[in-house]
Amino acid sequence: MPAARQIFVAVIGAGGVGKAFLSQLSQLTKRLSSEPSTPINLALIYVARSSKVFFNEDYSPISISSWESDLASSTRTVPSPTQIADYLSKAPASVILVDNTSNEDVANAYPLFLGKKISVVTPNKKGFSSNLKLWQDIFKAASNGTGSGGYVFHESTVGAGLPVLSTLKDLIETGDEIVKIEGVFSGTMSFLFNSFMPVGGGGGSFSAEVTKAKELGYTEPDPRDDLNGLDVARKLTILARISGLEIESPASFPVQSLIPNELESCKSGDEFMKRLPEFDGEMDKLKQEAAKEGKVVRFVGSIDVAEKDVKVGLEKFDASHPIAALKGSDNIISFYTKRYGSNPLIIQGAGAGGDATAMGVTADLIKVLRLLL
Ligand SMILES: NC(=O)C1=CN([C@@H]2O[C@H](COP(=O)(O)OP(=O)(O)OC[C@H]3O[C@@H](n4cnc5c(N)ncnc54)[C@H](OP(=O)(O)O)[C@@H]3O)[C@@H](O)[C@H]2O)C=CC1
Ligand SMILES: N[C@@H](CC=O)C(=O)O
Ligand code: NA
Repeated sequence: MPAARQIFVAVIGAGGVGKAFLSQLSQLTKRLSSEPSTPINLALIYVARSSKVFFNEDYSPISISSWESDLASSTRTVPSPTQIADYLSKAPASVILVDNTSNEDVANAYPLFLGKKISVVTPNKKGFSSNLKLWQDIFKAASNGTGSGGYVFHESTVGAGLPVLSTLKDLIETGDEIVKIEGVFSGTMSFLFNSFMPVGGGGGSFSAEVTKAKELGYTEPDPRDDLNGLDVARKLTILARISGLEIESPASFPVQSLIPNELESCKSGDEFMKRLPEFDGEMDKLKQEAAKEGKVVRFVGSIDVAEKDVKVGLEKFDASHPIAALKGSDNIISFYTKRYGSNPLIIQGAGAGGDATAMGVTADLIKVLRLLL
């Protein structure tokens, strides 16, 4: 039996996606330790939430079955991203950092982590959809970019675990030309409109569906980041950049917000959620207007690569349209390319939720393992 190869995993963020990831990591660790050809000793060495962190100075592993209680009872001060990078870079084995937060400071530090040979896998969109320089710095540092640092993968930043980014990269790397990408890119928006305005009529109040989407773990930590269209704009920024468009930021193209003007000034997500029912009447009006034309409304996005045109917002669809027929949190993403002609390559399925998102993160971790071995 060959000697086992040691790889360390550091996890920042243990909310809906983070917890599901840690559970998948536990399964993966067991499976890899008994691989006959190349056993891998995958060890969790760092776990953090926003105000709690647990790790051992000597890099001894954290038990995957007791991380939650270890973290809860820890009295350590939460280190800055620079301190985390310093700690991880001195580890006596390769480290994969899994960022399950939506934190901007952690994302801004990806070039630093990668430059120190720490690989990064993440569903956090901030690093890939904020200013263009951050995107460029990440791929200048990464070994799967033009650099020589760690590896970076972020499949779950678009379409949760659905193979959206890997498919787009495969199309491009095999010489296809991307003409247009369009569809439903938000699990939250899909769920909201599928349940508030189902084909055939009916549906609950809009604000009640927003509460449900939050409870189901589909929304961003602050649901206003979904309702203002920014989450979809971030995803389209990522897809457009991979397709070769130098999009400066998600504010570079038109994005329709569903936040009522009167609620723009809400100081917290909680205050916003409390006042949202006041505006259910406006959403009902939208539903009735569409119904008069025999249509439903859905929140969609598109990238016309040749025209360099990106847009995000509401559109009406006939009941027979595949976008109108989506269920639950499903995303649908159509790639129109030169090779596929007028029949696009279509990816469809759950676009949000802890398990579905963590699956993409765990699959990315496996990709890094293959590259490290
Ligand atoms: N939920 C989904 O369906 C999908 C989510 N994503 C992305 O996955 C990421 C996580 O989403 P989700 O799990 O739903 O969000 P949650 O709000 O459930 O979890 C976020 C976690 O990050 C922690 N956190 C925040 N800031 C920091 C920080 N500076 N240092 C350490 N930990 C921090 C929070 O700590 P605390 O527990 O203390 O609050 C929490 O544990 C987001 O970037 C989201 O956009 C992507 C695709 C789908
Ligand atoms: N809030 C997002 C989560 C996945 O990216 C969504 O609803 O799609
Ligand atoms: Na994906």
